[in-house]
Amino acid sequence: MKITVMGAGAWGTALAISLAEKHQVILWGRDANQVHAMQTDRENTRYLPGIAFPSNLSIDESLGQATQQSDLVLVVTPTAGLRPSLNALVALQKSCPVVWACKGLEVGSMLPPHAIADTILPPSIPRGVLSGPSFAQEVATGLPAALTLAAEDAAFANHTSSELHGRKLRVYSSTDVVGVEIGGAVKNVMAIAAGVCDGLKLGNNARAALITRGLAEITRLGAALGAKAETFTGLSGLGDLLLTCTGDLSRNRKVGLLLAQGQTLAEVLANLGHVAEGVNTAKEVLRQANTHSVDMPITAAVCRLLFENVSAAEIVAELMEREHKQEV
Ligand SMILES: NC(=O)C1=CN([C@@H]2O[C@H](COP(=O)(O)OP(=O)(O)OC[C@H]3O[C@@H](n4cnc5c(N)ncnc54)[C@H](O)[C@@H]3O)[C@@H](O)[C@H]2O)C=CC1
Ligand SMILES: O=C(CO)COP(=O)(O)O
Repeated sequence: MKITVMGAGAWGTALAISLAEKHQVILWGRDANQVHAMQTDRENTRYLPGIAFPSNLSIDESLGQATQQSDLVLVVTPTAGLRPSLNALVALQKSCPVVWACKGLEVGSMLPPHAIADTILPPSIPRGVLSGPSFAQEVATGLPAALTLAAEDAAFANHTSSELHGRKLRVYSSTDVVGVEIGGAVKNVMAIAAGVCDGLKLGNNARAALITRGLAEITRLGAALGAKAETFTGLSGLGDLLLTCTGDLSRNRKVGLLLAQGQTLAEVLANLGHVAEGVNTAKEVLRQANTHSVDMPITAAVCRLLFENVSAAEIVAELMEREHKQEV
């Protein structure tokens, strides 16, 4: 298969390296200087330093050239880059299948990725989402990982997941696009909360409670949006939630840790060097929750911490003082 990866950040580069084991892969980046540096250095020194590119991975700054005769385009930008990326593909009159790997809701529209794609791509273009527990650094160095590829068209999901499936990266298929996207988007908000919990040294019990109640929030929102409940105990749900809430490679968890240590959001973001999707997505998740009358107290607390100047200690106190209730 010839695969074009759009987006040369940590995850686009890691997927390109991993998939090049089995496929011809072209990595496209929007920054010409970065593309030239990657062509010379044969590594992505900005986003994934120290990991050499395999020989059948090429890098291109021209999207037209990078997508010529592609069998599949993977869009691996932050959620904010999905709309412009899809518009660029449509402008080039590309008709090959498109799969995105962004984990968030669009700022302003509250839309999950598939709904953005549906406003842009012609209906004839097969499409899907790739998500699951997968730190870029680990995938790029060939450590084992498992992902889910979801598409409404089950045949497309089965075929594409089996093509991407490899010895190191297992790719399962699903038809629950909404569930897979909501799991991937909201776990980032929960990871900020888990970072706060650990930054304040609240202990293992508190973090386990947070993850469990976070999963309940994610599942409630997903159900209201039409997802299947069982998707949230799968790779793109509990799997990614556990990874991101507990793994120190998570950028979202790091945001929470640093806020709990007293840094301002502006300071944290200025030094992060990567996107932390939970920061942009938190408000949109809360708006979706309010639209569908879904109770999401942890998400609401994260929004107050990020945007209302309420301290980490105060939001924890607020959560602990909520009224007594039944678990389910
Ligand atoms: N890093 C990871 O371990 C994983 C990240 N993801 C998701 O993948 C997405 C991308 O994340 P990362 O690569 O880690 O981010 P990153 O911060 O490492 O890099 C972002 C890249 O996207 C590019 N970009 C931003 N807007 C763009 C646009 N409009 N057009 C083209 N390129 C654009 C930037 O130039 C940069 O190269 C996010 O939604 C993230 O949640 C998913 C799984 C794992
Ligand atoms: O989505 C991820 C792992 O599956 C990466 O999480 P962070 O964006 O928090 O680093």
